[in-house]
Amino acid sequence: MKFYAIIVAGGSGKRMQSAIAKQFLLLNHKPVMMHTLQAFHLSEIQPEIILVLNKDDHQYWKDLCLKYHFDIPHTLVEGGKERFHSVRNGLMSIKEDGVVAIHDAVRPVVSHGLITQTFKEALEIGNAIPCVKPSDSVRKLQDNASKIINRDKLVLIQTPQTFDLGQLRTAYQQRFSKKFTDDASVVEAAGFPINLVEGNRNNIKITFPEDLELASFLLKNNISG
Ligand SMILES: Nc1ccn([C@@H]2O[C@H](COP(=O)(O)OP(=O)(O)OP(=O)(O)O)[C@@H](O)[C@H]2O)c(=O)n1
Ligand SMILES: C[C@](O)(CO)[C@H](O)COP(=O)(O)O
Repeated sequence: MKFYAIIVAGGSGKRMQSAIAKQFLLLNHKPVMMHTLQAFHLSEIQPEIILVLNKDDHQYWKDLCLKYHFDIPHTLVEGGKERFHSVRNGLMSIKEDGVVAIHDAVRPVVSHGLITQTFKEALEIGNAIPCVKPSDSVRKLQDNASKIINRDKLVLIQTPQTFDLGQLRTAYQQRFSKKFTDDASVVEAAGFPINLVEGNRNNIKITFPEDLELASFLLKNNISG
């Protein structure tokens, strides 16, 4: 059985409002996404890694790899307009069957345990999508007012989202829709049932500046998500 990880790093990080895209920002002395690739490389599964990056950033990344003596093997693939297109480009670079994890480059604190668990479940059931329960109350905005929502019926979705390759290939033949905010939504729209597994609250997605401080603390203290 072949195992792959597609790490998507083709975004521009608008919400971070930094001069360089957040996946390149320094986190405990090395770029954010080096931590992410390292988590997959050091996991029990040791998947073949495909890194999806905007074409314009390929040389910059290669220079960073030299500067930081980063030698984890990976294949570079060109990013796309939306996350959907970046994942599809990564997927098209895989020619064999097997199991593939799709992971945000900006979730560098992901644990080896969660990576391994999603591969094992996807191998058995077809896919594995990590989630956590919301701990805050949730309201839906309606016109100029808002309404409480029953949070017991909600979960927050993370990556790695891990799939049988045949299932993911079928799903990614669909045309892009704005509703596709992650890979589970693409696979679900193609008619496959979604298998939720327990994620980890520390598996944060670096989105805003304060997330970088939290990620730094977690990594320094060997607390992974
Ligand atoms: N066209 C895109 C858009 C996003 N991503 C990746 O998808 C992951 C999750 O996206 P997000 O956190 O939204 O990143 P950005 O799109 O860069 O951030 P923002 O929405 O703030 O602009 C990130 O690793 C990002 O690099 C990608 O590969 N290709
Ligand atoms: C894939 C994802 O991280 C799952 O929570 C999320 O949907 C990405 O959303 P973004 O708006 O691209 O950050």
